[in-house]
Amino acid sequence: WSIADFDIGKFIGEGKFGKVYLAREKKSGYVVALKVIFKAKLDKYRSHSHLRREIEIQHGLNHPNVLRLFAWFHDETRVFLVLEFAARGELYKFLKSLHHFSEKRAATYVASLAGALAYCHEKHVIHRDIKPENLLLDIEGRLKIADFGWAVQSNTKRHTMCGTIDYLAPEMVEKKEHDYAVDNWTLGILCYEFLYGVPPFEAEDEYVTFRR
Ligand SMILES: CC(C)CCNC(=O)Cn1cc(-c2ccc3c(-c4nc5ccccc5[nH]4)n[nH]c3c2)cn1
Repeated sequence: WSIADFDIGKFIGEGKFGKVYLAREKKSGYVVALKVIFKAKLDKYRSHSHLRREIEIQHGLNHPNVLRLFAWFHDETRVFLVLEFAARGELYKFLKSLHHFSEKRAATYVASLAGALAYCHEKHVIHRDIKPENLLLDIEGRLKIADFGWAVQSNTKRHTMCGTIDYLAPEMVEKKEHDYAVDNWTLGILCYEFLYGVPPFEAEDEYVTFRR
């Protein structure tokens, strides 16, 4: 593939390493989310191996509730990721617009997440950074786990501190060994947030959240 195979549409999002655009593959007319990452930025953050790991992880995953990475390619200055387009955008914005979800809707999303996490864990992939901003909704309203920015291929214990404070499992807060169970903790936090509109340990001060 090359960038010449795609018509680039509107800007739809921005991550640490790059911008995401709506795009259409010219021959098939298939609509995708095209993520453009500048190699200079990868050099600056020395993240080439991180990106390679993410690509290997996500390209190996194929589940209805995990956002697909269809392909990737690069030119002299950029790496391009051809990602599944989720037409209804961020679940987070949907949650904020409704303040909280009904029990039925929350249960549907938790069931989808549980299935996706069980699938990832069977393949020894721990996501470690599941939060509403990383959850997208496709045209049918189906939940898709998107960012694998912190995922690791691991069936051993991990020590790296990562993830957003509100969704962090205690063993990660205390920098103890952690394994796939950290994603299950996050599922409980998200279930609470889907039903109440805010995560259970949210506080003005991050230290208070740590204590709670
Ligand atoms: C290195 C690689 C394997 C990691 C793969 N994962 C990512 O790059 C994580 N990522 C996904 C995205 C992303 C962001 C937004 C969208 C969207 C989307 N659809 C929208 C509809 C309305 C408003 C905003 C929307 N964003 N669809 N697919 C996306 C995909 C950005 N980063």
